[in-house]
Amino acid sequence: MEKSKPDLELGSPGESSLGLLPTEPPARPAWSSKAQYILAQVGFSVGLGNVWRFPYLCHQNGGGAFLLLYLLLLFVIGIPLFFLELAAGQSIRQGSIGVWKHISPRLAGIGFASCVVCSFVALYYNVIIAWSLFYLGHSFQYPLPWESCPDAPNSTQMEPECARSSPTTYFWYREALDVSDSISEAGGLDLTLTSCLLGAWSLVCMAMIRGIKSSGKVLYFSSLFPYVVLLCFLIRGLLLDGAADGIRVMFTPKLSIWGDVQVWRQAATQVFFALGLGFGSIIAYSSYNPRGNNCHCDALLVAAINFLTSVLATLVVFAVLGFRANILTQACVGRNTKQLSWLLGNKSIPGLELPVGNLSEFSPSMYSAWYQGVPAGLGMKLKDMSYFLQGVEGTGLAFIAFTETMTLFPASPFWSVLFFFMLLNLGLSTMLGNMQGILTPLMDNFAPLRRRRTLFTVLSCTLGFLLGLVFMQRSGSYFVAMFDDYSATLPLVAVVACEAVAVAWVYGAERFLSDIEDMLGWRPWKLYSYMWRYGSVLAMLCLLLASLINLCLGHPTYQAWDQAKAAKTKLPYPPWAMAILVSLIVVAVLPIPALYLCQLLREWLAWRGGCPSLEGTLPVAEEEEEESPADPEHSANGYLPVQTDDPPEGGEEARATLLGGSN
Ligand SMILES: O=C(O)[C@@H]1CCCCN1
Ligand code: NA
Repeated sequence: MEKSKPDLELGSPGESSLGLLPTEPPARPAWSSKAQYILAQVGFSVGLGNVWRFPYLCHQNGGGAFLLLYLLLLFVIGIPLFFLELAAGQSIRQGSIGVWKHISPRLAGIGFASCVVCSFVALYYNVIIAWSLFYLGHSFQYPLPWESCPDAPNSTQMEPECARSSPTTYFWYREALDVSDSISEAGGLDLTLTSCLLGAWSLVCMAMIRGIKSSGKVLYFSSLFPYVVLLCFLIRGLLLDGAADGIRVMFTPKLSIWGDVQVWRQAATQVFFALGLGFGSIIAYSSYNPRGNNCHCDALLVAAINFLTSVLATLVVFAVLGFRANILTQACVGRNTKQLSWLLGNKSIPGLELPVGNLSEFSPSMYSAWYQGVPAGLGMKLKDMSYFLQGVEGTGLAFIAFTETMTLFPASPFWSVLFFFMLLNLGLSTMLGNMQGILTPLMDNFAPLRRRRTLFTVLSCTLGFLLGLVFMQRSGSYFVAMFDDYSATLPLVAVVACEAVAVAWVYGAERFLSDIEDMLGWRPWKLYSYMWRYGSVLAMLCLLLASLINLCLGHPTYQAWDQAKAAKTKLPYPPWAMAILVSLIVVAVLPIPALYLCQLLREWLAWRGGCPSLEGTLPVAEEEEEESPADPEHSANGYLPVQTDDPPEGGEEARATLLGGSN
């Protein structure tokens, strides 16, 4: 076997040995400052989910009451598990695969499952970045291309699909995606979008090329810029008519949701998704820390920043949507009064009189007041505000509702550029975390990859781009929705549940606390031990059950765009798509039981190892692919010949304590 060289190209020895124990090899790269590290964690965890999922979940599920529920779950499962991941990465100094393998070789599958989940998310996340690039590229013009409907070909009439929906809706579905009518119609690749995807992966690749040394620098900008934009939008939004109403409607608490299991499930899943628990990225990032770093403080800080960002984004989104609702209501009043004048001009309706005053200046509240005295059955009652605020999330929020509202701002291209540049940065910083969550564990575990870091990074990005082509078909956005709905929900819960059980019960919560005490010099609150052992584990199991039930009971559907009707329709997934959907979940979760059984088999064989007649007939070929040739567990089990020329990068001390009782 080739002797491995230390990775000198990453981090000078002086830097990486900063704060480390002298026994540790000086090879592992390190953050150049604490600020960089915190920005990386914040950049990863704060993402599109904070902007387009959290506000929606809040509004759909009881406003202020959901906020409280989310906070509760953040304290019960979010922070303890976040702290757990941070501490594990920092003390073991390995990516997710290495960490769980250290806790127990039987649990290596948790790390692989993390990598798979992370890859799925990375794949579709970069597609969203590509869409943002596309919109950013189209924002530098006045008027914006989604401000009005184009003419139909060979006619002076408006394009009918656009006339029936709206200019922004049309631009999204037809000009940007050129979406097909269902997931079954692939429709070929879209070249413009594909070049945007290529651009997105090139950005990621360039930022990742030198590992955390280069991505750390990008993150200074990428993690902070979204806050500048969110604040600009907040100020702009609060000055708009209707903003206050939007925010009031949003935060009005409906306490009844506390009784709904599905709301709890959604809140908890959002806690995981927002913090990035179970992705392996938190572990990867913290594995580049000096051992003495106060990771408890970090956990509280990053969780708090993440939560406050979600609240900030909610304020922005609902201020802007409130303004939009106001405009839509006003338009409704205009239409209704026009129709009323026409009605009364043709025949008189007993009991109905036109309101007094200038009809064109009628405000929604004046209209509603007048409507109280109108005989029933006219069907012209105004919808209240929450009707117009409903159901806007995900791409529908960013690329349709928000985009539409920005065209009404003075200097609309400026706001448009700001907004899509923010989306780009939000996504990019999260993507970098995702990539680190995939590359770090693989490189830590497989020595050959570690030796060709740069090549491996470039190849991974290329592979990511090639797989991403699936999303660049005309049916691609349906696949994005599928990945978003299924790949990072149930598997994530399963992974995190296993993590909690692994540390609390397999390794031992008290023992883990003692390791942290060794590391930090003080013992974290005993509360964490209870949380890990009972609170979080119990919550996780309930959650897992709720998610499973939800998955089995519901008939999975997706929102398709019907070109002829120019409207969204709900379609069931065809059987082959169901197969993909199920395999997304299975592939992500499978490594956990598979590698568990593998290791059991291996241990059993090692136990039988005294019997030489079995040698040579053992079915080990299949497993070898998963294990590094220099894997310490092999030698510990007396399995493969001991290879000491390539020490894994973990601290020997951590290895000694963490491996202790696992075999
Ligand atoms: O909320 C988000 O958008 C991200 C997704 C990836 C993990 C961290 N949070
Ligand atoms: Na981000």
